[in-house]
Formats: sequence, C-alpha cells, structure tokens
Amino acid sequence: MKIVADENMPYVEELFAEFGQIEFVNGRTLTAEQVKDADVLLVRSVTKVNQALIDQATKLIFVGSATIGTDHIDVDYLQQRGIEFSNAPGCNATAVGEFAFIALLELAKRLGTQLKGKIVGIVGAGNTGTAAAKCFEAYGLQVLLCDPIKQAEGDSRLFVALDELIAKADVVSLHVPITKVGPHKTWYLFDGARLNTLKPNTWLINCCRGEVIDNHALIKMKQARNDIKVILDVWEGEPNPIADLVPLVEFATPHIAGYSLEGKARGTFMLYQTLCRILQQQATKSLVDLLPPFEFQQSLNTASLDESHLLKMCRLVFDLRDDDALFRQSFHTSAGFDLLRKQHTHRREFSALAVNSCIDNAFSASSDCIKMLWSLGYSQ
Ligand SMILES: NC(=O)C1=CN([C@@H]2O[C@H](COP(=O)(O)OP(=O)(O)OC[C@H]3O[C@@H](n4cnc5c(N)ncnc54)[C@H](O)[C@@H]3O)[C@@H](O)[C@H]2O)C=CC1
Ligand SMILES: O=C(O)C(=O)[C@H](O)COP(=O)(O)O
Repeated sequence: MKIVADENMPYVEELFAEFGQIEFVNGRTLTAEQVKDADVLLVRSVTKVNQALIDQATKLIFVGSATIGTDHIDVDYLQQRGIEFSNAPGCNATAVGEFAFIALLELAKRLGTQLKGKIVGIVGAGNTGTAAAKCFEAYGLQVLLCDPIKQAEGDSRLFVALDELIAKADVVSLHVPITKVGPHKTWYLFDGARLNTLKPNTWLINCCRGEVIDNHALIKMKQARNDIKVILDVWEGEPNPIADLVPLVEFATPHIAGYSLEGKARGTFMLYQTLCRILQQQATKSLVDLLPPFEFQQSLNTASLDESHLLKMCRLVFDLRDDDALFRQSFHTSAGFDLLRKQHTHRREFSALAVNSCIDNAFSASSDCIKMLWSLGYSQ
C-alpha cells in the first residue's frame, strides 16, 4: 500500500508505517503526478483535494485530512468516486480555545488593562467555540453564544442573535467554518457594514478562517477606529496576508491557533483509526504513547492568583509573543508564512502541566485559584 502524506503532519511514521510505504510530500505544491499511484492520501488544510488532483489516482481508497475544517476538500467528488474521506473533527479544538484565551490575556496585559470582567461573545458554538467558552467561563467571564444553526437544532444552551452579541460583548471571538452559500454563510460575515457596528473599544479575535472578515474593510475600519483591537491568527488570501493589515493588528500569528502537540497528535491519530476501520484492522497504537512528557510541574504558593500570575502560568505552555514577533519578521512571502507554520515549536495544552498548591489548608483562598486552573484544563 502506498501512503502519500504531508511532510508537516507529525506522527505519520509512527502510526502508518505498518500499512505500507509512506511518501512525504509538500502539501502546498502537491501535484496529480505525485498522487497518481497512492492508495491513501493524508493532507492538511493547505492541499486542495479535488478532481484535478486525484483524477488519475485510480487506486485511492482513503483521503484523510488532519484538520477540523474541510473547505479544502471536494467532498462531493470523493463521494462520487466512492473514496472514503475523513477529517478530524474536534482534534485541535482545545488548542484553539486555549489560544483565544491566552491571546486575550496577552492583549489585556499589553493594553495595561484586565480581561477579567469583560463579556465575551462567541460566534459559532461548535467544538472550538465551546472550548473557548470553557476557558472564559472557568475564568469567571460572562459568555454570549451566537449559533443560529445549533439554536435551530434545539441545542439547550442560551443563544443570542449576532447583532445582539455585537451590541453587548466587549470581546468578539470567531469560530465558524467558512461557507459561501446558504442563509448562514460566513464568507465576509464581518464585512465593512458589520465591522462598523462593533461597539467602541471592542476586541475582535479571529482564529477560524481569514475570509470570515473582509480584510480590506478591516484595514479601513482600523485606520478610522483605533479603539477596536484586533487579534488575527487567520488571514484572507493565506499564505499571503495583506501587508498593510499586519501593522494594524495587535497580535498576528500564522494560522497556528490549533497547533498544540496534543491537537496535532489527535488529528493524525483519528485518521489512523479511520484507516484501521476501513481495512477492518484492530487499532493497536495509543495516542498517549505518542506524546512526550512535559518538562514542568507547577506548585503554587500564592494565596491568590491575579491576572498577571495567570498569564505567567499560560506562558509556561505557550508564549504567543514569540509567534507574533516571528510573524512580523517574515510574513511577507508565502514561503515565510508556510515556514513559520512548518517550524512552529509545538506548544502544549494546559492539560500537559500538573498544578497543585503548596498551601495545605484546603479552605484557603489558594484552593479557589487551583480549582480555576483545573477548570481551565490544567492537570491535578
Ligand atoms: N486557526 C486554526 O488553527 C484552526 C481553525 N479552525 C477553523 O475553525 C472552524 C470551526 O471549527 P469547529 O468549532 O471545530 O467547527 P464546528 O463545526 O464544531 O463548529 C462550527 C460552528 O459554527 C456554526 N456556524 C456556522 N455558520 C454560522 C454562522 N453564520 N453564525 C454563527 N454560527 C455559525 C455551526 O453551527 C457550528 O456549530 C473550522 O471549520 C476551521 O475552519 C479549526 C481548527 C484550527
Ligand atoms: O483544523 C483546521 O481546520 C485548521 O485550520 C488547522 O489547524 C490548520 O492546520 P494545517 O492543516 O494547515 O496544518
């Protein structure tokens, strides 16, 4: 069996070698010629899998994408051809949720203010939106959810309309898939008109897909209203963000919100499980065995954890300032954007770090901060 896999997908060797020969390829420049004799194709978000790419791949039985998003895959075409397809729903949701939380703590710090007390509006209450909400709620923030699709499906959570969310929220965090048609299409959901409805001093963060915001309109808005603060992990036209936008954005990263080691491992592992099912083979590998132990364990000996302490705790697993600085140095070329992603030092999720208290009294104030850290996702 021949497996063609993106060279930037970790753990492929460990999980797929037992099935046959693996050929690692550059996912961005992959050609029909390279996949024509593949039985299995493993891709990331940068590879467009469509008729043009796999027309000649007559042996192909499975296409797996180690991503949450599926906008790069022509799922209908795969279905017509009878080729099994699977993405990895939820694989990096925790990473995205923690990214949004940490990024907003960093922003508050940079602006000399606090995240505490803010109302956070989450647009798209699926896996990543829910993971973000979990962090904000663990920190005691009020969260508003907007998801008309889930609402119509009868999801029991409380939802608000987008206009109401924008009118009430101090922070707007975007977590929708990119869709171009239908009543809830998200392409340019935040166009110029909607951006102009953001209330004064809103913080806007996008870690879903760049085109959910009209980036040219965002430039205009930022030039007119610097009270609006923006964090972008995803960009219209990746891997070539609009150069004029970058200096206007408070934190800028190269589409790495989902890049925790755990998220990456889960993504590849889910594809491994699917291939085992297709081949009617027992899955013998384990996800936990893939992950290296984390270097630190943290004891807190403080009776209360203020926001700057919390940010220090977060930086132990992920220091977003490094990604922001590197991005500003080398986003100018598509090679630069992709290289930043390729060389990203995989961060860990909160769960990699075990925290406990040095203060023995279980009823001391410290027990509340420890509980908050555990609710955020840190291990006990
Ligand atoms: N920056 C990064 O590294 C990553 C980005 N992503 C992106 O984030 C997207 C969302 O991921 P998940 O939350 O896991 O997907 P999901 O499918 O679990 O949730 C998306 C939610 O958005 C809702 N939705 C769709 N249209 C909407 C609209 N117009 N208004 C409000 N809600 C709407 C859906 O009903 C659904 O509940 C992915 O499709 C992917 O494009 C995902 C992972 C990592
Ligand atoms: O899961 C998704 O959807 C994403 O956007 C990924 O985190 C992007 O990662 P790559 O597939 O481009 O490595």
